[in-house]
Amino acid sequence: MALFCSSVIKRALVPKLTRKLGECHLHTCASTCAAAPPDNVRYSWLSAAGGGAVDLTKDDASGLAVLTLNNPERLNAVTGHMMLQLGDIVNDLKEWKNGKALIVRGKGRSFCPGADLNMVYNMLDSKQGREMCSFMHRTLTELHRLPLISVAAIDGPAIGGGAELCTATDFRVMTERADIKFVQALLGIVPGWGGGTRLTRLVGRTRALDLLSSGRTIRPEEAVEIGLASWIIPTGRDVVEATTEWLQRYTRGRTEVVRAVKNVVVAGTELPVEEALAKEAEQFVNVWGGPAHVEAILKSMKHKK
Ligand SMILES: CC[C@@H](C(=O)O)C(=O)SCCNC(=O)CCNC(=O)[C@H](O)C(C)(C)COP(=O)(O)OP(=O)(O)OC[C@H]1O[C@@H](n2cnc3c(N)ncnc32)[C@H](O)[C@@H]1OP(=O)(O)O
Repeated sequence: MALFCSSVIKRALVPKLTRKLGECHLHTCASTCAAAPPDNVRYSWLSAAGGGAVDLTKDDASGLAVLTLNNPERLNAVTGHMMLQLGDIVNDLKEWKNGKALIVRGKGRSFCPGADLNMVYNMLDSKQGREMCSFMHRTLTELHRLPLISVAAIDGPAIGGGAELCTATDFRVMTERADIKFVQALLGIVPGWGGGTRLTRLVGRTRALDLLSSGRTIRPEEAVEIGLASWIIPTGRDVVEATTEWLQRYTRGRTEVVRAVKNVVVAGTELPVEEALAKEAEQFVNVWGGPAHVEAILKSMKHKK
């Protein structure tokens, strides 16, 4: 169904936007909300927008966690309650020392169609817009920085905030029925969850401008071609199982090595060069002479003359 024909837009957003035209300051928050709030700010008003859940399973033996957006009646739209849960889960994953990898997925036929528009309808003032934006910036930035190799397994639409969420993982894999759409400009806003910045770094300035300004649909083939997605999951495969198998090329090694590699890449993309180099050296020292290193060196003994 075309975006602007969707029942949810007709029912909720259009009347509200018409009524509040000129009052909505969500789009002006970009410069101020970039500063993350202190760690302990949870914006408890978000919990009033209930419904849905974010589920997490962690397997210590394999080091794989699976995060599931679980609000299938609304195609996994993210309620305020789910935002708070997501924040808690990211904090939990930060402390998970046995972790190597994370799959982010949606339950059922959708990845995520963004924020719950019923909630958006009730929070069109600039203070709430800024706080929600700020909370989600921090949560998704921290998700992006986790020392885990993360992948969004997209099986259905990833729209608006859902498109932003899938840029917060290291990789994206898509089924044939998946698509990604940055519809924010069509809704009179810009990305509010950090996805504009991440998309620009992923696909470059010209492509990001094209995708963000037009709000057009990105099909899996194009997503792979422009480097937004890494793989198209063959039709008929179980999505989590196929994604888990795909991830193994990155997670075969020991936990501390997998995590160190991710830390080096996060530093390399986010820190000034001198700090990134220092961080890389720190990670190197942490794994040098460790079990994985010793084992690999012993295996290469035949090269020693
Ligand atoms: C600040 C956050 C902001 C951002 O940064 O981008 C946002 O995320 S705003 C949200 C942007 N998202 C959208 O505009 C997507 C809206 N949804 C759709 O366009 C369509 O639902 C769809 C995703 C293309 C799927 O269409 P279709 O397959 O035809 O299903 P339905 O439209 O019938 O949806 C089924 C069911 O789900 C409800 N739904 C869908 N999306 C949302 C949503 N974002 N919030 C709340 N509810 C949503 C929809 O209303 C239907 O419910 P029922 O009518 O009760 O069955």
